[in-house]
Amino acid sequence: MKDFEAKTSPKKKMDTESWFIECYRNNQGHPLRTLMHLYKGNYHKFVMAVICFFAKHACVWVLPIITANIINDVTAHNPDTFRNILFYSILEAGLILLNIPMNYLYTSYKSLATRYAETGLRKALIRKLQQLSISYHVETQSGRLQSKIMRDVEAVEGLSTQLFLSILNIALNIGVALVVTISKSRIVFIFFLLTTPVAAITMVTFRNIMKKRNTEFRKEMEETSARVMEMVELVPVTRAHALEDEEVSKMSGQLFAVAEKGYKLDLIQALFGSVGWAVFQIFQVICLAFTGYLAIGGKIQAGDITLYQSYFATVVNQVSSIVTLLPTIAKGIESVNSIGEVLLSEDIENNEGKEKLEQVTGTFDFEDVCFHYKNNEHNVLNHLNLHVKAGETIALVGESGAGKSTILNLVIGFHQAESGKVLIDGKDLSKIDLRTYRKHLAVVPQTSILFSGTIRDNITYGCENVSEEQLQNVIKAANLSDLIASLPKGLDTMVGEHGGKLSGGQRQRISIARALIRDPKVIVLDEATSALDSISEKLIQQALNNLTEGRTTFIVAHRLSTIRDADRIAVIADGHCTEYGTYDELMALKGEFYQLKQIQS
Ligand SMILES: Nc1ncnc2c1ncn2[C@@H]1O[C@H](COP(=O)(O)OP(=O)(O)OP(=O)(O)O)[C@@H](O)[C@H]1O
Repeated sequence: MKDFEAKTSPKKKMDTESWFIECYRNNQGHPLRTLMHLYKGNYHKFVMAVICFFAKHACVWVLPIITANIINDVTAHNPDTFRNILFYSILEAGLILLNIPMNYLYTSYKSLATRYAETGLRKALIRKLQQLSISYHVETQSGRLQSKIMRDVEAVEGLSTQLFLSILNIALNIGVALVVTISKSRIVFIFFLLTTPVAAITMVTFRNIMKKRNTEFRKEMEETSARVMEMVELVPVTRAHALEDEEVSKMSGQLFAVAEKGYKLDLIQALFGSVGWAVFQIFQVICLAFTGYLAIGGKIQAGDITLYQSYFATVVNQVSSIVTLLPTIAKGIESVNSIGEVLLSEDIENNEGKEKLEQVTGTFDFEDVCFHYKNNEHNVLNHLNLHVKAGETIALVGESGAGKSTILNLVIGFHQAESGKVLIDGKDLSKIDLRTYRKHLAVVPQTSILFSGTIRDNITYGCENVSEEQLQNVIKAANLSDLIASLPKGLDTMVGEHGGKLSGGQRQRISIARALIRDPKVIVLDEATSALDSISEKLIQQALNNLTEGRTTFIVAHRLSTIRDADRIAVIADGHCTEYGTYDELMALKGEFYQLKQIQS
């Protein structure tokens, strides 16, 4: 791994990610220039790849010349024919054997250069995704980002290979054929120039018609596969409603539609495939007739007929390949731009040069805070004022959409106040390096986010050097001891994708353990709304009590028991705090909280 990085590194002063972002910034709007820049420091690998390509391909270019020379020698009764045949055979055999190491070296140089750019781009994208603001992630579909990292980068790699190597390969093939031809016969060269474009365009036209039909067929197949997936997922519903026959007849219609498209595709391929082949062969025959005629007239030697036949086929095939490559090139250019959209996005969390927090006590002040989301003019928070003492648990209550989660996001630093200030220990959160502040913060989200791995991995996520004793204490405090003891592999049990092998309550307790192990000063807790049975609720409540003890805790509370235990309750309505006090104080007030409580009861 290190070895690969060393071989492929651009050896720039900055790190790979910044280097790629610079490439994009300096060449904004010029995809091809950007592409060239991405390979800076690796050009010599492409040069070496070209040299190796030349050497590996030499046997193919030389064979027609050798064949022509041998025929010429035989027909001219040259006394040295035997010696020449021996020499040519050894030469060609040597060139053929040279193909093996040269192909290896060619692939190695090409791959080192292109794979480096591919990996570097992916790494730059991944780092950028980690820097982009939470609003950016909320607004951008994760599928689109994934596609940029995987498919767009692959398309860029495809573009590089096509531009640097396939085009070069084609140019070399055509170049060698034309140079040899012009050096031997001008008239054949002119014949090539006149006939090649016609032959290539005719072949490509037929190929494109077939490709269009192929795409239509592929789309129909994709549609069928999506419908089959949907049908399989729906089986329980279908069975429950006795709709099996309807489903079978619906699917059978789709299957026959695919069969019909497939049949038409076969016919079109049979027709246009043979027409394309015939056009190519007819041009070959024309070339044969033309060069044969020249040979009769003594303008070229008889053996050269085979040479021109072979080169003519090469030139026509290579010219038509250029046209075939165009869509891949267009797709690659589009992907260079698509990656740029992410790499150049300015919507990032900026922590550079800001004050680093070493210690956190946990006092919070919201001073006249206003906030609205980018895509929504309406102020979600409207002159919010709130004071939270260190170590206090504050429950945020209010109607759905009142802005409770938004307050939590401001505490985490995901969003910044538009006007007013959010202060931590008297310091403005917008002037603090949030990465240092978050080392003292733990978040337990409403839906516990677990990743596929063991329970141990999920609890110790991001924490190094956790002792077994610490881990056991946390497990106990999070009420996980019984669960872990009941599992054959204990802490090393795999939780499945997104923790799918565990219940909602168990996932939440693992989230609490993950928060506990960080020993944070501030806790942000968006309580799960899902109905839990009373045993689960009790287990979680105990775990929460252990978690919040002695730490400043913001809870969006849904359970009555949590509200009861909180030090203070803040009622949020119209974007600000309308009531604030202990449970008993607010109940006695008989205001909004009292009303909410009555509705819930
Ligand atoms: N990313 C977003 N973009 C635009 N508007 C948003 C966004 N997130 C939330 N809102 C809006 O902001 C308002 C407050 O939302 P918030 O999630 O803070 O409410 P809440 O009190 O936590 O609600 P709930 O109890 O239902 O979770 C709502 O009107 C919501 O539609």
